[in-house]
Amino acid sequence: MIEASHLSKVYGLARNRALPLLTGDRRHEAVRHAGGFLGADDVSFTVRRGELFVIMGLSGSGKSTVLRMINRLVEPTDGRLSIDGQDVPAMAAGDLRELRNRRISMVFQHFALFPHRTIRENTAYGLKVRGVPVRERLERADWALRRVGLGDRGDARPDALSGGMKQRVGLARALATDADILLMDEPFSALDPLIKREMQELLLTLQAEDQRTIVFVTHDLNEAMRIGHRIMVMKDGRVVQCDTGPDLLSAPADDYVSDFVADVDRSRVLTAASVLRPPWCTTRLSDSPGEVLRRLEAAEMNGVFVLDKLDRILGVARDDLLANALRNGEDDLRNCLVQDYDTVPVDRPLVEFCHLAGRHTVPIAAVDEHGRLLGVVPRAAILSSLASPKKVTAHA
Ligand SMILES: Nc1ncnc2c1ncn2[C@@H]1O[C@H](COP(=O)(O)OP(=O)(O)OP(=O)(O)O)[C@@H](O)[C@H]1O
Repeated sequence: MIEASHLSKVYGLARNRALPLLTGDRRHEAVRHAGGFLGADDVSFTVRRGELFVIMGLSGSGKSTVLRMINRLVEPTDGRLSIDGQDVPAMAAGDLRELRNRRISMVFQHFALFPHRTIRENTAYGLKVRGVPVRERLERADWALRRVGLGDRGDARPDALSGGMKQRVGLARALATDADILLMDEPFSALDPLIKREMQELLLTLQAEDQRTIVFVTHDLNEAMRIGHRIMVMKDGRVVQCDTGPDLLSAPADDYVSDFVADVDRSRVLTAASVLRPPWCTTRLSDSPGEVLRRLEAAEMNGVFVLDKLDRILGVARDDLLANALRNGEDDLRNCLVQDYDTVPVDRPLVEFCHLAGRHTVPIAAVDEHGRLLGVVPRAAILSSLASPKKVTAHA
């Protein structure tokens, strides 16, 4: 949906002076020497529709610059940017206004609420700017306030709200519009940890309901890991890596990312999917006994996954009992399933099920939302994934 390729931003120099400086390897120095600053350097990424895409990095790494180039609050010096195929840098003033007013809403860390207006009026403000009639905009404001848990505070004035509540109003203001893209610049960084957590949960719930496309800037890695479908890590204006949280943990692109993620609680970020292995021997109730026995002979196992016709996992059968059971038919097969066998949804964090690993000799099965077997999670895979990977350079 949003596609950026080779975006660069030079602050402090006219475009025609800046462009020739962007070609060489020493462009940061060249730009600085000419009196400018390279805030974003050759940045490429794609944000999918309905994705919660996080831009993460330390202060000054270029996160806000990149975010603001999406709606041209910061004009790119070089590169291409399109939204649904529309060339954003080439947009004329009218189209750009339309894009900013209708399709994109922004939420900031600090945003001003009008002190003399009610929370409802503040929430409706974006719609007023868009020319929505008064009754409709107040109705939409009430709807948005209910969604962020402030349904009963519409008549209050901003000074009656806590910091967390004000940030909810910021979110409500963005929701009240039907913008399908939200650009969020460190919206929760000024909040206390508990309130911050609540707001992250709220954002995830709203996102799951509305499927808006969200680009979210943060310098907080744990926040990025908690909410981001994918995370783009930036350093000195450049993209260092763009991946899912679990992929950043298990395959950091360089030592910078590896140091960055070293303190993350891996058991909360990695899921069953991160450590999945192909299932070993499976059988269906309908399989011929001879065929299954041949498969069993070919491999050494403690058990066999028994699936129904739709690939849903019925359980694990002990292989010594399985041979007879297969000959005797379905009822016998069901009787030889190991009782209390554990399965977990494939997106479940390790922290929530690693205690099960010690319970059976058979690995835990990971299943999709229909109970179909996707793979197995062996004990050894859980343990090795929880250890931090070695430095990238140490592998070389
Ligand atoms: N208008 C400007 N003029 C000159 N330099 C700027 C301007 N805006 C940003 N910069 C510089 O560009 C670099 C990237 O800034 P940016 O605000 O994008 O970083 P950031 O990662 O969002 O940082 P923070 O988390 O501190 O907001 C910084 O070094 C900053 O000082």
